[in-house]
Amino acid sequence: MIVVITGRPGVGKSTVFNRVVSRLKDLGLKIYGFYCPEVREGSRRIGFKIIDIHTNDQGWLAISMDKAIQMGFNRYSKRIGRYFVVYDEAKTIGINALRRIYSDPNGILGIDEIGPMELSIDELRKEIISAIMKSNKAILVVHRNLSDRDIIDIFKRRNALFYTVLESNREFIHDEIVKMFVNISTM
Ligand SMILES: Nc1ncnc2c1ncn2[C@@H]1O[C@H](COP(=O)(O)OP(=O)(O)OP(=O)(O)O)[C@@H](O)[C@H]1O
Repeated sequence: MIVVITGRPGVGKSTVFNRVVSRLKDLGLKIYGFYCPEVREGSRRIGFKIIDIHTNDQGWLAISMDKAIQMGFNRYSKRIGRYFVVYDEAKTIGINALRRIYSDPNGILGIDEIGPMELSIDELRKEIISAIMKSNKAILVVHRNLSDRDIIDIFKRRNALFYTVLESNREFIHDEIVKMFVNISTM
């Protein structure tokens, strides 16, 4: 079962993802993958981290251009909007986090999010695709404008269940998703 969470920017997708992951962990289920929270300095967003859900290992996914210059950062490469992607760091954390799923057939793959920054790292993109293809259960947050044909095709082949987060359902949509994972995990 593949669950895909989508919705407009800022509507609460990550909040839903975090609620589901935390409830499933409380119930004793294992989640493997990564999430990418924004990092703020005051009101300014200076970048995004990439964090391994299972181990909490973390590194930079991307750093804003002004912050990168200020930090003398030299590990960044591609530019996405006003951010530099921190290629090697994000690749290592992301790939290691995803590969953990292969050692636990009952594990649930969790990724927040599959977006332009994550997909700009070619090796990480490939690992995301194999992890989705090989895992029995997954909860994935995707950018509303996801256009990656390979990923869209896997969603179609695996009959992914799409949940669109809206202001009107964001307080309870996680309950429904948790119930589905619990049902298939106890079958
Ligand atoms: N159920 C909710 N009720 C009230 N505020 C919420 C709710 N869910 C999220 N928010 C607030 O909305 C903001 C964005 O939430 P969140 O990061 O979960 O959204 P997102 O859709 O993942 O955003 P992005 O598109 O930037 O990844 C946060 O400040 C969060 O506290």
